[in-house]
Amino acid sequence: MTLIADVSLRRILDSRGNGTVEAEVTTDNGGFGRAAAPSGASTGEYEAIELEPSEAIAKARELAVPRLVGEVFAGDQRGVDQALHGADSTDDFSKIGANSAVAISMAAAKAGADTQGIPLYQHLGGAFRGRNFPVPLGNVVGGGEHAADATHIQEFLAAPVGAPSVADAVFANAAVHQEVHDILTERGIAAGKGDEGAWAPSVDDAEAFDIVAEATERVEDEFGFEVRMGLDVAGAELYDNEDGVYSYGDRTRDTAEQIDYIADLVDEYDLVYVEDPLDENDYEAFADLTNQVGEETLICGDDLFVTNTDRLAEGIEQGAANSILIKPNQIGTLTDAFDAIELAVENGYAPVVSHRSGETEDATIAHLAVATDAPFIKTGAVGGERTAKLNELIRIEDNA
Ligand SMILES: C=C(OP(=O)(O)O)C(=O)O
Ligand SMILES: [Mg+2]
Repeated sequence: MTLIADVSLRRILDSRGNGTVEAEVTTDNGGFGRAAAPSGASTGEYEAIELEPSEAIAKARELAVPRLVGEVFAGDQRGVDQALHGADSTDDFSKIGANSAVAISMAAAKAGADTQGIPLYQHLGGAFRGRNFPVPLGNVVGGGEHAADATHIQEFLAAPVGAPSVADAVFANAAVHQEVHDILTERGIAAGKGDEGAWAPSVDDAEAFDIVAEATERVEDEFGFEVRMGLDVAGAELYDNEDGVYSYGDRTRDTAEQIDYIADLVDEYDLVYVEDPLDENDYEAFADLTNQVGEETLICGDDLFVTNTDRLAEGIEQGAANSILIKPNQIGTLTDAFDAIELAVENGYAPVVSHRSGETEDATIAHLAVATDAPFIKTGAVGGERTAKLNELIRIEDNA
């Protein structure tokens, strides 16, 4: 049986050098799963609460572990996640920490899969899962909260929508990342990397568009399939609540100007994906933009929806977007993430499964994306904690 026999928790390192929570779940028949919580830097105001890792671990040991061990089956994901909610008793995991919750939730799923001797995507997706693989969105240039003195827009993404396979797409994104470096070198611009491994040059956003457009064109020619461009604007980080404007260094844009600016960018650069173009509280402005360009591109809510079905339902009601970013740690459990995906798909919203800027080698999101037939996954282009997910996708494609 998959009855949970033990849950152990420890503090491990994440990619930014901060501590995070790792969970290990074992079952009474020897099943084992290990998972770790990621962590955001440009976090949404309405995300579930991440506690300091040692505190999250202490609270989860006290409140959650007794409700799981000998009580719940690891193969019963809703049962596991209900026990976590019951142990926490708040609506934002502020008692045991969303970091403990998500690590336990994902580790239990892996233990459930292990017990059955099947891969995680198969356990989560079941026999009737779709047959598609997600297109990886690769962050190749970035700034915002992820790098100082770089672009105002947080992420310039390569989107190899024409790739015949996941493996081709992954290598195309890595090639765009390399081409960006070559172009920067040709232009005499030095650049380090931001939190997600994207180049973080000290250039204005207009030059970043120019560089990424050229890099994607070169890779399109080399690989022979379509490579488009996407963005994570992280609009809430640019928005000044007091003045009601979006701040790009010396230049500001009011909401109407921001909508026009993004609509123009969609046309000019043929953007396939635009995440958080506007502030996380402005459903109305999101709806205006989606009305204008929603036929041509995905308008995705990250900080807007925070993987939360209540916020997504409000967005659906208002026509605020046509896509939702899915980050399990924003909501605390895999069940909540699945429910958000289900609601999204029922309403024609594309679910895009995503990493966080602070990551570990945990590759659960690769399985989640395949299990749920998500059309896109956002998980960087290079760097060990990013390639952990990308290489897992390649392995899944090989074996599925
Ligand atoms: C991945 C992102 O960054 P963070 O994890 O810092 O929220 C994002 O904003 O989509
Ligand atoms: Mg985002």
